[in-house]
Amino acid sequence: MTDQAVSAATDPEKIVSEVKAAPRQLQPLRRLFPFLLRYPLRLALTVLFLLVSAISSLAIPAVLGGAIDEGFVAQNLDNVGRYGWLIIGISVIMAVASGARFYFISVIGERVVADLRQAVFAHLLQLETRYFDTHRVGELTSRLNGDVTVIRGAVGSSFSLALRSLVTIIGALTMMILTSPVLTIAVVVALPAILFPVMIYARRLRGMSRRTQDALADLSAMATEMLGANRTVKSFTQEHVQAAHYDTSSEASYRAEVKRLGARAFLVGMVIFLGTAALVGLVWWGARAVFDGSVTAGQLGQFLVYALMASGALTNVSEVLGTLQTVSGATERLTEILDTKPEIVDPARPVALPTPPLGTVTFTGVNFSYGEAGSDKVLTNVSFSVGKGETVALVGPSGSGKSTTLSLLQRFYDVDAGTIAVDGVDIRDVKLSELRQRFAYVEQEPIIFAGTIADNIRFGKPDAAMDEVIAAAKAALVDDFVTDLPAGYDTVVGERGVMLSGGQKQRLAIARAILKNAPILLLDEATSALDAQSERLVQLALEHLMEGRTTLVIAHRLATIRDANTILVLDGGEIIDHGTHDQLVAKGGRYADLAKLQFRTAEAV
Ligand SMILES: Nc1ncnc2c1ncn2[C@@H]1O[C@H](COP(=O)(O)OP(=O)(O)OP(=O)(O)O)[C@@H](O)[C@H]1O
Repeated sequence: MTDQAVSAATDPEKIVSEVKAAPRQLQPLRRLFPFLLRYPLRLALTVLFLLVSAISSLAIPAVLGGAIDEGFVAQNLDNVGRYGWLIIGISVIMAVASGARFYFISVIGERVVADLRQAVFAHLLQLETRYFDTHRVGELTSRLNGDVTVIRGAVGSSFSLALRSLVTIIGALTMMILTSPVLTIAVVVALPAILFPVMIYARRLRGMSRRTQDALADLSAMATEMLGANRTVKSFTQEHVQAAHYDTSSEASYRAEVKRLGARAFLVGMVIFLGTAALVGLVWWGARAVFDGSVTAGQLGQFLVYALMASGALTNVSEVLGTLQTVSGATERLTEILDTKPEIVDPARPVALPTPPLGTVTFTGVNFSYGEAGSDKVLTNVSFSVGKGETVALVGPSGSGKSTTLSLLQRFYDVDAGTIAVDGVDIRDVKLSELRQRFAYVEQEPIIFAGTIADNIRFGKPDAAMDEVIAAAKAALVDDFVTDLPAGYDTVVGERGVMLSGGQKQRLAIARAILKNAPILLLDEATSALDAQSERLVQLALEHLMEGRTTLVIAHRLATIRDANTILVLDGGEIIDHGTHDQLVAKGGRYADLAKLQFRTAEAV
């Protein structure tokens, strides 16, 4: 027992407050009920089989009592045989009911876990970008896996065990009262002595399990991050350092778990000891009662079996309470996700965007900051408009707000002041899905999903026919390298497309955008230099993609900038200048400096 546990068990004030707090600690479990209640028939069958198995097991000691009095004590072998057959009959019912109970509760457990996992995943995808800015993805996946698995174990077995034990305790106590009220009183007096410490201790365990789950989630987040960044880790020769960090966290998690296990072992041991001690007292009392003739030997035997059943069930309850504390912690963490309301949602009365699309974009007096409105402004009074089919390039130093502008247009965040309109409609008045259908977004570092090349191209239009996929691939100059691959479009690319080169990945992302066929193209040009041949292919693919589309591009390539209708020069979140490349260069202002710096190499080529 740890020092804290000793003080918890001996500090009366603490005991009172913890006992008061105990019921609240299991409250998160209530959130699982709606998931359970979705399956009333299976639930009813589970309860039915549970009752049948519990009642049949409770019947056995009564029959045993009869066998002792009318068979053994009366020395009547026929009666022993008769009671024996009766017990066999009851155990057949008990066996069938127990099997069926196990089956139904396990199936419900699996069902609830699947539903919960799906609900959490779907909800996570609904949450806005800001949520992911402040939560580690590894931690979220740990919740989705670890916490859900903890709950699976509980719903599948602990709930069943808890219910069965409760029914057994109630049934055994009833039978004990019917058998001998005097002996029952002795047991009932001893009962709080067992229950009280259990309740106090169970609360302690809950806090511990939340801590171990948190430690595990941290560990999982760390592994996800480092394995994902394995090239960076290798390149900076940080394998040993990162492995050592992981070891430290892993050891911390191990220690937290050992501490919890110790506390739990103590709880189980405590209940077993208290239960056995109570039983010994009971046998002593019982022997006196038999000697003075107030109960028969059969009744005492029967009573003892019931008392054993009750104490066994009580032990189970203590174990289950420990488990339920863990489950409660896990449920709490998952419901925290489910309770997080997305801030960016569809408007109550959405306005339809015009069809066919116009493809225009207007920013009017947009202010934005990532923190509280007004703090650390990232964009200040940004106004510009892009006409149908025009190309507008955003240029400016790092951190000037270029990516933020594209994020705001897709409503990943809401503006603090001003308006953004697409086709003349304020984007806050449009259904999110309808708004985002209007954009094809090519990121600076395109994400390639685990799956086939065809699946990757189809990402925005999963029902696209193969010839559409191939047409998009041809336009994006993907077709050439794909046909050289052994499985062609069915070639599986790794989690991050590790098999593909940088240029190939970019062209694959361009094919995806071509297939989506949205009227407005949002392009974050890659800054990383590609070799001349690759660069030319990407440029050609982009030209195909930009054909007939309104384009907003964060430009790093001279070719893109030269061809842009307008260049917006951003600095510190403000548009400090705009015009064509030639106009801006002629002006000789900030853009001219920037262009000189940025395109020195390109122009030299
Ligand atoms: N998710 C975020 N949370 C908080 N601050 C952010 C976030 N994303 C960007 N910022 C900050 O907002 C400012 C503008 O960033 P933004 O990414 O828009 O600049 P950028 O012009 O696209 O830069 P780069 O060319 O380097 O990509 C920067 O100061 C950056 O630190």
